[in-house]
Amino acid sequence: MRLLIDAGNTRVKWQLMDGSIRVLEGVGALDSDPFANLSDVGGKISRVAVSTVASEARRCELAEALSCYTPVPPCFYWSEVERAGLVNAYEDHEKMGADRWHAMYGAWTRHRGGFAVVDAGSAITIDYVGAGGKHLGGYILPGRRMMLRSLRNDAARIGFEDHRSDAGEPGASTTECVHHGLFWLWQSIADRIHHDCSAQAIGRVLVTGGDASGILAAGLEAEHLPDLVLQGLAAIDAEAVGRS
Ligand SMILES: Nc1ncnc2c1ncn2[C@@H]1O[C@H](COP(=O)(O)OP(=O)(O)OP(=O)(O)O)[C@@H](O)[C@H]1O
Ligand SMILES: CC(C)(CO)[C@@H](O)C(=O)NCCC(=O)O
Ligand SMILES: [K+]
Repeated sequence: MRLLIDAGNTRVKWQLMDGSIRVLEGVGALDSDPFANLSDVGGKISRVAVSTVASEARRCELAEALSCYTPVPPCFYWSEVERAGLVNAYEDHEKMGADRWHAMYGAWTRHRGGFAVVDAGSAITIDYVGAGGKHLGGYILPGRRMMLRSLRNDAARIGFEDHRSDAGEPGASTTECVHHGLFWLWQSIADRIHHDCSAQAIGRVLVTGGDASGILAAGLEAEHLPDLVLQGLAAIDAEAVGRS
């Protein structure tokens, strides 16, 4: 069986696959033993494929944590210049987060037309791909928790309660101003993505990441694929096996 891992800055998501069947899955912070559910099945793992954007120290910790469950060395996959007609816009492709490349490739294996990929994770990324597979570039923005954390930590008098709001009208308290402001920003992001897509004749938007439902609630018209990064990673790992 194949273990697929998407290690973000906040959480590690994994799926254990038997061919195309998902046998087990898990999510959690690296410090909280996210692989605990693998203890009974570790012996059946024959391949481990990883997409990570965490630090090099965290990457080593991940390999260490995995070694408690399987002796199979993990294969780390990174951003590429090109794959099967999908072409990276970055001059220095190694600088692009592996999750962005793997999400775009996951989208490319599903839709050979143009698309936008929105990953609302610790950071929000937006990437545009034209109909011929050319990556047109993208955006990196702070994610929900990052924005709230910076408001809380970097300003002395912005004290607010935790609560998720799907209201975007002007607020009448600090808590409302912060949470409505976040939703209003997401509405603007959704509008802007729709605008960019029509300007570039891109007909499809795919969304993934822990805050995908929030961006959808703010009006983004998109297909929600929570495991898009893992789908791209799975396709790339299968191609690597096919070649060896
Ligand atoms: N249980 C949870 N723990 C942490 N974040 C959560 C949780 N549920 C939803 N979220 C939201 O998901 C976002 C993090 O998304 P996700 O887990 O996809 O990030 P990630 O893959 O670790 O990040 P990245 O790939 O951007 O580094 C946070 O901004 C937060 O608002
Ligand atoms: C932007 C994030 C954090 C999103 O997970 C990740 O893709 C990353 O660390 N990227 C590196 C910078 C870049 O993609 O240009
Ligand atoms: K991610």
